[in-house]
Amino acid sequence: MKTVFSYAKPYKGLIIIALFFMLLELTVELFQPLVISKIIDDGILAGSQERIIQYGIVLVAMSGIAFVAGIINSYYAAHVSQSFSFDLRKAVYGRIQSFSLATFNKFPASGLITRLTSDVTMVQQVLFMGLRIMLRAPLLVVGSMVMALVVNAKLALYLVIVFPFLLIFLYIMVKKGVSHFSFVQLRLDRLNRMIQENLQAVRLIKAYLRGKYESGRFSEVAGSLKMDTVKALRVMEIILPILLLGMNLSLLAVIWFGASEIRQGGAQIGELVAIINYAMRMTGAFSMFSFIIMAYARAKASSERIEEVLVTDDVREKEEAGEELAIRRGEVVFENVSFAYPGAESPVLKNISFKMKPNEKLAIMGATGSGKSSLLQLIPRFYDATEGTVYIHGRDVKNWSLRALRKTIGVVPQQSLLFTGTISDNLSWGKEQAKQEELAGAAAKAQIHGTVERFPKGYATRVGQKGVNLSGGQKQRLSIARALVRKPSILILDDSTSALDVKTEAALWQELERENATMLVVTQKIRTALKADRILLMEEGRISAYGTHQQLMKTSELYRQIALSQQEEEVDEYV
Ligand SMILES: Nc1ncnc2c1ncn2[C@@H]1O[C@H](COP(=O)(O)OP(=O)(O)OP(=O)(O)O)[C@@H](O)[C@H]1O
Repeated sequence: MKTVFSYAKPYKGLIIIALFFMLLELTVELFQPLVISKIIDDGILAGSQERIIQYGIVLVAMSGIAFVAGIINSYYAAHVSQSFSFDLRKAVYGRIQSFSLATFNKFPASGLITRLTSDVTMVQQVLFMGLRIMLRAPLLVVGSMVMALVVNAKLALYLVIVFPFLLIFLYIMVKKGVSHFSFVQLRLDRLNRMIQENLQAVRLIKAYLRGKYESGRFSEVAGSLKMDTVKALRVMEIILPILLLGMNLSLLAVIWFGASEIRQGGAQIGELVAIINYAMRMTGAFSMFSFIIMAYARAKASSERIEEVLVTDDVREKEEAGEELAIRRGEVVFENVSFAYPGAESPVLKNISFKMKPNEKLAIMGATGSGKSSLLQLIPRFYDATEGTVYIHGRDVKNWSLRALRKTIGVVPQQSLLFTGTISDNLSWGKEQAKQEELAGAAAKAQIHGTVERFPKGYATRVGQKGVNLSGGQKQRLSIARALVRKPSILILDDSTSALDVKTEAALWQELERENATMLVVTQKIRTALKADRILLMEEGRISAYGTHQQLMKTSELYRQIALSQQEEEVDEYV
């Protein structure tokens, strides 16, 4: 919990103010029974009207002070806890953004969402309670006990006796609570993961008529969350009755022995009333304990999960400022590169070597799963090669700061991802200060400008979640335009033109050929590969062939087969 609560440090001053007013409220509250006992003993029983009025005024003034102190304490507790949760959430989010893909893969997205939302809220609530009642409750118990001892030590002893037993009981319950609630948060992760998956696959679920099946699965996962939460709450539910039983038994003892003490002259009625009053306050504070323990147990489990993200051992990105002056030459060189995904046993890339000059266009072909996307991921350093070296702009890729490196690279992934917002927002996503003409220019190159202009709202058209209101081909072209806006010196297209018709693709290629950028293009089509300077054919993680179309037709049996099969397909299309 230490790392998490270190985010409360900037609010030390405000925390002290909140605690001061909490202590003030508490002190006043502790003296109230004493004043009441004085009203009874020195006022009512002694028949002094004057004393009754004097102590009455003191009592009213004390209530006023407690009221104001309580409000000020609440104000600061709310302010501090909200600011703390804002900072913590920002820190966790920032940390997630800096994760390498390898670390990112270790945490399921749903788990990260739960950490950012419900886990942070849980910790924030506990800080609020900490400043409001968490400290106050134990202090009220201890303070009431001390005051009871001051009023009449003999009678107060009956309250003190139960104390150690209740403490041991509370300790055991906290331990149990923490382990139960960690489990509940895991269940919540699972539920979030499922909801996320289902919402993403909503079309598929409808097409395959799996709605009922998925609802059943949802009920099962939500049901196990309910069962585990009930189990955890059941542990917590026995705390209050047991605490109250202990306190009420000792209260009974106080009244029983108090009555005989009064008869024998060892105590006054007012003293007994005061001690009963303190006992009631202790009981009230104890009843808060079950609530506090539950919140603490949940917050402890939550803070451990948040800390997992904050302290994850990950390669920190180099962000040194000098690297901004990166030379954008555009060379891409792979030298004996092998790569295995973290945790995987066998490499998916084996001994890859090739050299690309600035502005060269390379088509990468190969069967599905042959390692094309994996190879491309090493260029912007989404992953690092396990063996060998990747050189970009003439320097080992590991020696560039990620920021400088990625600024020079445009990536269009296999799945075109757009964000909610306007088309302009999406296009300027990689270069916020881009002017409208730049956006339109890039869109024109990507063969989408005309389409956008025909939308009633043009570039101000809103894109639905993940681009639901756009066709597959439109999304692909917008993703390409987004990459072009950045004027990258290296452009990576991972099968990003698959949804385009022949004419549009040809026009796009004409534009891309003119681009001042080194290009790596994954494609399945010989027609597209023919436009490149060279072709790299992958087979099971190795380079099977590398050269121009003419060279490959002569040297690679596999390439010849692909070329022939596609020629036949094209002829078939027109028969
Ligand atoms: N994140 C990952 N973790 C572990 N293994 C992975 C991961 N991504 C891909 N792989 C594995 O790496 C191998 C190569 O995958 P890759 O995506 O590079 O192939 P590809 O040639 O691009 O395929 P496709 O044409 O289908 O996109 C596959 O066997 C795949 O199972």
